[in-house]
Amino acid sequence: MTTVIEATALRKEFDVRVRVGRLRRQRRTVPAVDRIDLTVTRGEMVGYIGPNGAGKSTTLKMLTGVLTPTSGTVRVCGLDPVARRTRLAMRIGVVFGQRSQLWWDLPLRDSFELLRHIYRVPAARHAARLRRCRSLLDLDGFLDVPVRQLSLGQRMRGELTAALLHGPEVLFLDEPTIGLDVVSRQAVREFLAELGRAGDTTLLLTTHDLADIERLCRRLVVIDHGRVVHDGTIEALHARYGSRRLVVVDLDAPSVDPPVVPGAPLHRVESDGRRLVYALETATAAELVARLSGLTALRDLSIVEPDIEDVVTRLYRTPTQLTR
Ligand SMILES: Nc1ncnc2c1ncn2[C@@H]1O[C@H](COP(=O)(O)OP(=O)(O)OP(=O)(O)O)[C@@H](O)[C@H]1O
Repeated sequence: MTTVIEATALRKEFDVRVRVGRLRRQRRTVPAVDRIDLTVTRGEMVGYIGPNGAGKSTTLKMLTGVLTPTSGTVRVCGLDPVARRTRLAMRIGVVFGQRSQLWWDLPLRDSFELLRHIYRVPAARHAARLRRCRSLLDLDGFLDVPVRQLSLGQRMRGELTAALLHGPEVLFLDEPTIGLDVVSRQAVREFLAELGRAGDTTLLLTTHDLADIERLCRRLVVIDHGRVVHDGTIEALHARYGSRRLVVVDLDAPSVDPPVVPGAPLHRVESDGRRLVYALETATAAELVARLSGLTALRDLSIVEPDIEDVVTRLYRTPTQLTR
């Protein structure tokens, strides 16, 4: 298997000024990425997730040559991303949700044409790739609209196309579905899934939408405070951290003070207290229901199988306890 991304003890520090006392500010060095090891082979689809400020974007910036690492080594397609940034640009595609690679005042179609010249893509190959993106991402309705007039979802579909027209081996996507409506999000997901099925593009994807990950990635890398806290399949994540089934209980009357059930912590309260969701840890569903029905009138109940959101939320909240 060909290694496409290889990072060893990758670290990035930032100098920040922090407030001490009421008026004074002090310079402090904080590690945004703290000795990350990451190896990705050709064709892998990797979800790279973590809470706000975990270091995801900083990692992606180092992998794409935007930021110089403080220490450690990194190779993408065998190249040092900073030293060989231009050369690497021909082999990777990048979409950073906040930044655009399109020409704001030009119609989308013209941006694609300019990119063809910049990347020196043969006309026939460019046309074939564009045709595929047009159909899979449904671009035809807005190809002639200036980029600044596009909706976020339309622009993101344009960005993805722009990142793919030169046929990159690796795709780095930072929050590609953020803020998109259901239809656009679905189009982007379907498109990436199709890319994954073809098997020759490697994908590193950061997202806060775990449904993206479940749909697209077999492998999940979770970082927190700049460190990798999980690297493996989604199934391994469930197995390692103990997935919990949830019991959703609907009550006749709202509960102001939800009953405490040993072995089944209250997960959340919905519908102004009319719906309680408990997580089964050591208690069984039967025990939970027996206990609740002795305390309050139940209208309905259902059991929800473990979901990745629950595991990841707990992982973010207490990484050290969970990894112990
Ligand atoms: N240019 C910078 N100067 C100083 N600190 C920075 C800089 N860029 C990032 N940081 C800090 O580094 C840490 C990691 O930031 P990063 O943007 O990589 O996180 P993230 O995981 O992408 O977060 P989010 O999910 O919110 O986008 C944060 O504490 C952030 O404040």
